[in-house]
Amino acid sequence: MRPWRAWAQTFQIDHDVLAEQRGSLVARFCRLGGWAIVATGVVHLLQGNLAMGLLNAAVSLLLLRNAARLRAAQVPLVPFELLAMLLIAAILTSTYLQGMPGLLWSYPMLFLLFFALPHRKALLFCGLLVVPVCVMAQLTLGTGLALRVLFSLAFVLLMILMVLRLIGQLQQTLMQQAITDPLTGCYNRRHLQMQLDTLSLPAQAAAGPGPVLLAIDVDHFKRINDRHGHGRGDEVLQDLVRLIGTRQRLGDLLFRTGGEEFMLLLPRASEADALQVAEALRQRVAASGLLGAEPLTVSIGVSALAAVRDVEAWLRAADAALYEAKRRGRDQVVLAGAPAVDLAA
Ligand SMILES: Nc1nc2c(ncn2[C@@H]2O[C@H](COP(=O)(O)OP(=O)(O)OP(=O)(O)O)[C@@H](O)[C@H]2O)c(=O)[nH]1
Repeated sequence: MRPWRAWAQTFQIDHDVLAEQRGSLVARFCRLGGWAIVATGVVHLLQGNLAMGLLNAAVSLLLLRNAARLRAAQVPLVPFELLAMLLIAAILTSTYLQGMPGLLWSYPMLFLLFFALPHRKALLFCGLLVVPVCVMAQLTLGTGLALRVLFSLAFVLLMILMVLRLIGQLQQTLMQQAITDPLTGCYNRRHLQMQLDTLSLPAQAAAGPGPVLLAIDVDHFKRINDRHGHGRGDEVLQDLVRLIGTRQRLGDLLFRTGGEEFMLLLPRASEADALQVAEALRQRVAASGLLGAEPLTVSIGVSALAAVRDVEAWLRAADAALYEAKRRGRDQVVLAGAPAVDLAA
């Protein structure tokens, strides 16, 4: 990768990293701004400037009311976009009239924009702030100072983008950790639940065959632990996940749902395809020689969503098929609700 591209990526934001916190962030900004303006209003009143004092009082009331409504998860009186436009207009007017004292507010305003608005909108508002502020700085303060203002605003902007990118990366790392089984690296039960929660049954039915669940359980795993130690047991689980990984098609998802229990979700497979996959997997494990001469086998229950009414029933059916496979003597595949058939034959 070219060096400038790597450098540019340091500031690239892939997704709206603060989306979930935005409501509470805007509420806090409004509360902070509201109380700050109360203070400046009091100063105006003490200086005998009644008009400015009343204006400040009205704005602070508006901001505090906005904050209260946002905290109560209600629609704000004034959307933040409109507030941002008013604030930018105030900064520009103040910069035009007073020069530096007004211009200084554009620095916190940049933070406000990028933390309170989605990224693209923030960039747009940032342009609406920075370009005219620099023009006004040039008019009121001269070219030298205007250039300094431009560079320092650009510097602040880059720092904000770096911080937001870092927050995004931390979020992704945490998310990955939250859905990954640390021993085997496959997904965990929480992620299975998240996947199942997003399933829409009518949409699935309309989209064609699938999904199908394979409930996979290592046979006599306790014996493996007892004979070879817990550490070797862990290695067997890791090897098994690698082995399943070599059979997975793009889009298939593997979850570790218990000690030696896994669920393989085949989103676009027919029942017949899934039975073939399960049987091939069973045979592969049996022939893997992962425990040397000692046999290593798995039992697998197969259940298609189309065959049941809801997701809970689907999970229960896959589990029931797995326990049926165990009951029939292990090292075999059982289709939920089907009579015993010798798939290996
Ligand atoms: N090494 C290792 N063992 C685990 C882990 N989690 C659970 N186990 C062990 O897995 C074993 C599961 O035993 P059982 O539920 O009796 O099942 P099984 O011996 O496989 O017997 P069947 O499932 O009936 O074939 C227990 O001994 C657990 O201690 C783990 O992360 N690592």
